[in-house]
Amino acid sequence: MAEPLVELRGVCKSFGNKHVLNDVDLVIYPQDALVILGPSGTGKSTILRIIAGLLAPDKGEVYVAGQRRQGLRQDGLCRLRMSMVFQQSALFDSLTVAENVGFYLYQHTRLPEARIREIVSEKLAMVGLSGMEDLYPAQLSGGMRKRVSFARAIVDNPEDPDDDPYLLLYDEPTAGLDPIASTVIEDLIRDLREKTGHAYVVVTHQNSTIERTGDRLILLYQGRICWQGTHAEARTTDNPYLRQFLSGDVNGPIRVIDQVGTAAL
Ligand SMILES: Nc1ncnc2c1ncn2[C@@H]1O[C@H](COP(=O)(O)OP(=O)(O)OP(=O)(O)O)[C@@H](O)[C@H]1O
Repeated sequence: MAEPLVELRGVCKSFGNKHVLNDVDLVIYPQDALVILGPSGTGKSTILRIIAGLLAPDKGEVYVAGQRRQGLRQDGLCRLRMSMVFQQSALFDSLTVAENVGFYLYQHTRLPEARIREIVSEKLAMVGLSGMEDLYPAQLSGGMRKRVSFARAIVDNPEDPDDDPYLLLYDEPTAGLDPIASTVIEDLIRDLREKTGHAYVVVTHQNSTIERTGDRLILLYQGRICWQGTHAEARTTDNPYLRQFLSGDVNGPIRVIDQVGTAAL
């Protein structure tokens, strides 16, 4: 089997006295299309941030391209490129679409302006936003802003001799989008993988996104992995957590949170 891109071993994370992740083991392989699903507040984004190296675990180990990561991510020290697409797109409002997408190249390379514009236009074309270079984020719909953030995530320096594999991390990529805009984004996640061959991890609790973007599924509940498998296995499993989560039933082992935030009995 191929060397894992990322491996978490026995990862635990708490915020204050709240235990968010409990002894999580997780492996991400090259070309994985992995979806981490689970109810709100169960630690999905926290896992993604630990994979990205934006948060360090309290306990446990993180291996990236076979090397143990100490502390947080340090760019340039690792053979695996990773980009995170944040839930709120995280664009700079005062910069144009082109400046947002090309931000990394403007900051970290000596490529001439014209070359950066060319790369940016190529990435915008890949996400279906040709001709939007000079608009500002406020002039775009939520779905378009999402696509700009995808274009930014896949920007790389073509003159860098390193041809490392890379991993895209999507945090709730379809949150707040209508069903049609969600489909466009889900198709795009697949399509970008076809074009670039990268692996990805999607964190979501939306059924269509689980269905359309995941080859491998992991169910997280209260900071633990309760189930993992394929769609075919999900359809026939008798795991009570997964069955309840996918059916949306209020009865089952997943505790339902009521409107004032306390667990219903
Ligand atoms: N920086 C932080 N400081 C304190 N608490 C945090 C922090 N980040 C996350 N938490 C808490 O950790 C728990 C898990 O959060 P996380 O965002 O990982 O869940 P999630 O499964 O991604 O939820 P959602 O689907 O609603 O985005 C939540 O109770 C959250 O309030």
